[in-house]
Amino acid sequence: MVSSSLFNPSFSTLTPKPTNPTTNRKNRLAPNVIACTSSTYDSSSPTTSTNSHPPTAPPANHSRRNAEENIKDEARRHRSASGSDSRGFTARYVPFNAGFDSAEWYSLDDIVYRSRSGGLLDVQHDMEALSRFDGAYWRSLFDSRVGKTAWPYGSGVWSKKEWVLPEIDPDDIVSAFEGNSNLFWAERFGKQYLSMNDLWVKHCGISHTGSFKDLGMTVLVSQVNRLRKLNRTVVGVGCASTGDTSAALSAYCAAAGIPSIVFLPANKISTAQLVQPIANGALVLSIDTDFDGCMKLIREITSELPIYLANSLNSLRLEGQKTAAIEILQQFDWEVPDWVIVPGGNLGNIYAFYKGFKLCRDLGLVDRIPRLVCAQAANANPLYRYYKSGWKEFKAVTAKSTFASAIQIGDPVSIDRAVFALRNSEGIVEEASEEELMDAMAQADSTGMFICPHTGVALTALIKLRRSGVIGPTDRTVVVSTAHGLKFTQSKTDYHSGAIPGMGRFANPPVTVNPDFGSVMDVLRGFLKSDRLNKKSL
Ligand SMILES: Cc1ncc(COP(=O)(O)O)c(C=O)c1O
Ligand SMILES: N[C@@H](CCOP(=O)(O)O)C(=O)O
Repeated sequence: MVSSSLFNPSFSTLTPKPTNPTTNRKNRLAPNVIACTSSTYDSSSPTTSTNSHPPTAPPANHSRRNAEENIKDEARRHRSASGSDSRGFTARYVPFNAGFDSAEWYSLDDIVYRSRSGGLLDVQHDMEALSRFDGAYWRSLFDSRVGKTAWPYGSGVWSKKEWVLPEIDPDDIVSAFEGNSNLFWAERFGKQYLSMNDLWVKHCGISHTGSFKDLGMTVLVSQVNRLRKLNRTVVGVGCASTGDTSAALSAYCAAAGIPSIVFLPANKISTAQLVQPIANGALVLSIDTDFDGCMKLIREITSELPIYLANSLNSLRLEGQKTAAIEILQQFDWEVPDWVIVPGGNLGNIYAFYKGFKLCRDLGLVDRIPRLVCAQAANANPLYRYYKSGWKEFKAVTAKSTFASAIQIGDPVSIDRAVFALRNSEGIVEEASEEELMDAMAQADSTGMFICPHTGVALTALIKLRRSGVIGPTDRTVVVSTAHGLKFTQSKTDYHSGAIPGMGRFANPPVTVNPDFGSVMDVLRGFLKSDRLNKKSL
């Protein structure tokens, strides 16, 4: 038997709130007594008390699960032993910018993507219930779940289940244990190119399907799984995509045995991205239009057929994506970075980051939020133009072709969410030309990364803001890397081989050499005399 203390929540040992948030890295307080006994397992059935106990260490030796039991069975057994479900925490759809108590609201089991007035929706949590627990409690609970395989908390998303979909039965969750992506200290890139010493890259693309979309898709597909078990008519799940949403949707649907349908703009996504839904068995429609055209079509189709919409217009997705922000704070031991830079396209993610940071501040895990920067490709820059107009006039654009193909979007569905996030975080919008984003990608790769062009867009924003002095040399800055570089090898190959006219400042083409000793020696002698060898180490 597994020791019950590992599984049973110890809500009875809560301290009264509030405690001091320990979040300003320049002025960090000594960690105060952790207010609860960490439990990896279900944290539901809270009962508040004013007793304060020091944390107890988890038992050193756990007995193994018995052979017939899988991790879901194990989690179920412990839930039934502790009698716990998700009592107390709840969430609902409300019109964007309305509170939990809004007169217009919908259950998360409703199939609804727009408010009555046609505006965006948002998932709102019952903050009163969540704030019965103080920041120290939540920090401790989330920290206790990292690096484990307990279902479903082994996922970086579901380790924050109470803040995501509190009421879903863990048995309905479809998860690849996504999240928990590495936060890379970009030491050499920071020093060499930016004179920065505290630059970090959050590698959200080092993930199950190679992009941050997994974080949102686990939530959306889990909810669809639940709806289908409730006998709701959902015959499949559909999305329009520039490549990453479709990859994530098809993988999670395939894992759950749910049909998926993806609308892709013909010849506008990378081969690696195209093959993902094909391999995962989705119905792939290659449509002779751009992403905005596909988006329009999928909205029409999903209002006509019982196909569930998986784009970020569906606010469920953002509940998963916001956990990347919480994870960044957690990885910094709940210290708040100064800046977070996110590449933007359909603009759900910038709002998801804002939401995650704000929730941490509102619930007392930290005492402030970082300044957000949204970075766009100059060829697809409606947000940038809007920002530059002083938020006066939004005009959709026809997005031009860009190497950052996943953000080739001219009419972003989450424009209002993005503006809200930026206005409330002293945010900035920057843009990157094709040459700038490709050069930034090559520079980053030359320091040991292997990033996607969209991360090149975000790095360009950083380079510009450093140059203008807006971001200082010691500012703790996080660049969000949104997809894996291996999905974009064609553009890297073209850059390095000189196939892109007018580009290649940092190209490193392979040297073709005859297969004999003399020829190889000639090349190496030249190399040994070159500047490349005299580059300083760190
Ligand atoms: C790799 C990549 N980066 C950035 C983005 C932008 O995210 P969002 O559409 O949420 O702004 C997307 C998708 O749009 C993407 O696929
Ligand atoms: N880059 C996205 C575009 C669609 O964004 P979504 O977040 O609204 O699904 C993609 O990969 O398809």
